Amino acid sequence: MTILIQNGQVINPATGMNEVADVLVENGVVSKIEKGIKEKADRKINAKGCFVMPGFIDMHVHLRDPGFEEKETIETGCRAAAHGGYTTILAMPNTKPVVDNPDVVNYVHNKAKTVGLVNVLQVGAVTKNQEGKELADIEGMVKAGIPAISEDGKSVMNAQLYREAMEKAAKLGIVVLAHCEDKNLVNGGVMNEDEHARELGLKGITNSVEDIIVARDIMLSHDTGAKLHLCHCSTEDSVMMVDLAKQKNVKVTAEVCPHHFTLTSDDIRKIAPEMDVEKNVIAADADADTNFKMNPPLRTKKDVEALRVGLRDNIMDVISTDHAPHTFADKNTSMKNAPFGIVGLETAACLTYTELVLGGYLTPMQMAEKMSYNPAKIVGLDKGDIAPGKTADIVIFDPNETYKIDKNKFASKGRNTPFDGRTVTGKVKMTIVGGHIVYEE
Ligand SMILES: NC(=O)N[C@@H](CC(=O)O)C(=O)O
Ligand SMILES: [Zn+2]
Repeated sequence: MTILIQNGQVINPATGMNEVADVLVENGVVSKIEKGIKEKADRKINAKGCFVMPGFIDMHVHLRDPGFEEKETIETGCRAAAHGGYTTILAMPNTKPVVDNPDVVNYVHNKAKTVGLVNVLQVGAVTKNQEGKELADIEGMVKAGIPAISEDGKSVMNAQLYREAMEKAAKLGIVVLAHCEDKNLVNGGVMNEDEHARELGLKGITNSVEDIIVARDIMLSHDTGAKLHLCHCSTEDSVMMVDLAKQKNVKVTAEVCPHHFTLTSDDIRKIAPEMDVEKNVIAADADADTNFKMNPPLRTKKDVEALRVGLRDNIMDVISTDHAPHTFADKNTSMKNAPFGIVGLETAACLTYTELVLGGYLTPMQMAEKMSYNPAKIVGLDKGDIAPGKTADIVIFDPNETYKIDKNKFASKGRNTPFDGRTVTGKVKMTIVGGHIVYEE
């Protein structure tokens, strides 16, 4: 099948291209980018006024399969990804069983191939069963195709063990995706430690819960030479430390999630409106809207501004979603008892465009860098580039459309978003993976 995408604004960081042109896709590959391509095609797409960018790459997704298929499956997660403009996603290993050996890696990769929507790359756990005691079969999982290891959901609190994992990662040429959270310092906290937490009568999580492990992991990367990528950074001082580490040539990169650059802890509502109105089954112990509960928590205005400036100044490299679906039943309880996490695959592009591009922090080119080109470079993938000869993983994004986010339109099983009903600008119109249209509005 040949596809001709006409008159879109082609934005491709790898080549610096940013101009109106046609894109011809043949046999799964971009064969030509020029003005006024005359070739016949099976499908012609009018992309006038739209951005044509390399398909987004999400370095942080929880697909929940195996083990938590009531929250998400590989199929619904991949549909959500395609709907969000993603062509490649990295799946975190905190499933049941934990992805700590090649068999589970193969299970996910095979299932994702059968689903056949977006590219799924499984990430391997750092320790067996994520228990923090003994290293997982990292070599075996690398042979099975993992591009990275991560203990996401928690930190490996034993620094010596983590150092050994980093030495292995450095030797094997894979990246370490670090969830930074000092387990003991959390001390039962459920939201940011601030005035609003005191008003709600909820236990707080300090910035140092994150910052202490960010500092430690940077030191370990410095000592071992391992490639370290800091997941879901939420604090002002994380940005400062990434900046310092880069100045010292430590191999560190960092990501920010849309909720952390969009919302503050003050946005946490007393109660989710739909829990009253739609379902009329509000939990007896509900004390605040648990769709605002995620890890790390929403921080203060000062942190949000530091994250935005960090992205603008290219200290922060990546925008990832930390897509963390949970069921309504999981979330319909108190802040203390609800699990951490919100969905993100289907709201990341519009929030990035609205908050950061229209907000004056990022150019559209930087948006493409942080959502596609940089993730590809960090993970070491021959992706994130739509120059002629490259695989046709493409997103067509309309930056003109303004609408309200509607969680009922999500392809994900998860509806746990704090953004339902929020007005945003920018919509994914089409997602193409390897020359196949996997989502079309
Ligand atoms: N971010 C979250 O709040 N939750 C994630 C785990 C994680 O990414 O740390 C999850 O698996 O639910
Ligand atoms: Zn995490």
